Amino acid sequence: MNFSIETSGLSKRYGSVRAVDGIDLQVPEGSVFGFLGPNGSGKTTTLRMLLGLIRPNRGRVRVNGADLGSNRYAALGKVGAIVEQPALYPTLTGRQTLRMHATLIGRGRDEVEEILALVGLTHAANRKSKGYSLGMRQRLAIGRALLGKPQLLILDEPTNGLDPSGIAEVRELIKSLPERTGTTVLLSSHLLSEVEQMADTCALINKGKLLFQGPLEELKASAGAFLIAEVDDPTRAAEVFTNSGLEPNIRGSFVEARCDWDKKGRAALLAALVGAGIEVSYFELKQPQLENVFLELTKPGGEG
Ligand SMILES: Nc1ncnc2c1ncn2[C@@H]1O[C@H](COP(=O)(O)OP(=O)(O)OP(=O)(O)O)[C@@H](O)[C@H]1O
Repeated sequence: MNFSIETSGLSKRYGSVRAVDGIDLQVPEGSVFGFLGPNGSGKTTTLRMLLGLIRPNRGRVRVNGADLGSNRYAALGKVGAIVEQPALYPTLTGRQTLRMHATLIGRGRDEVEEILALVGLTHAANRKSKGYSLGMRQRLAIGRALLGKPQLLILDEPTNGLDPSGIAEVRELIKSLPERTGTTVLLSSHLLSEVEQMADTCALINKGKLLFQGPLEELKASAGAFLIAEVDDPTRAAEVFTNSGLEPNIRGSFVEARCDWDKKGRAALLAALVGAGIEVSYFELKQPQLENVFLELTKPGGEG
């Protein structure tokens, strides 16, 4: 497998604070990679080191196959990023914004039109960005970062502060990028629920240390999803759960159990409950929250 980003032992201290502490990150080419961690865990510091904005105290970074320390131009030549709040000129139109940046980096007007279409702003290209919704502004900022056709796009909390429709727009755009443009996307977030809607692979960082790296499904499985049913006869329902191989707990009218089954398995359990004459008023697979994942990974005997 080829990696867009590879770090080894990457570390950064601020005084006595180990902001990033020996991170070995591997971001597969062509992935949408979620970099997860609570506030203050070291995400931004890591992203800034990947972009050469701050120097690590220790460790190495390879970006797009080139060593950042010794071959900065090759490493960062095909990288787009938004790590600070994207500053847009409010009085420029979307098209003018992109054209100005294209001129600065030596790209043509055709590419500006391509990007406008890619980020879904062709229809609004002649409107000033101050009249854009937050989601449109973020898409314009992403469009600007995509000028120059980067192989890698790095986004720090790209949906933070957006309203629900803005979040949905930006999410769809990010998800579509590897297939439409071949760009690998690394995005940071403190929300597992957000990352799971965009990313296929992820890393989890806490207090500067990497707790997990790999397929998102694996991370979720390590915390365990919960199947919850509300029923008229919890005792009998619990028997059905047990007979199906689960280990249920009863809480009032709810029966719940850890469960990593796919849709088919869950449908079979529901059918078994109904078949046993049990009235089911609620049936849901509750996905783990980031907090639970942390608890699971940091508990004694866990991976952390
Ligand atoms: N310039 C700095 N000087 C001193 N300490 C810093 C500096 N930048 C970050 N830190 C500290 O390093 C740690 C990691 O911060 P960082 O901003 O990387 O976390 P983060 O995961 O991006 O959090 P957030 O989502 O809140 O930005 C924190 O304890 C923070 O206070």
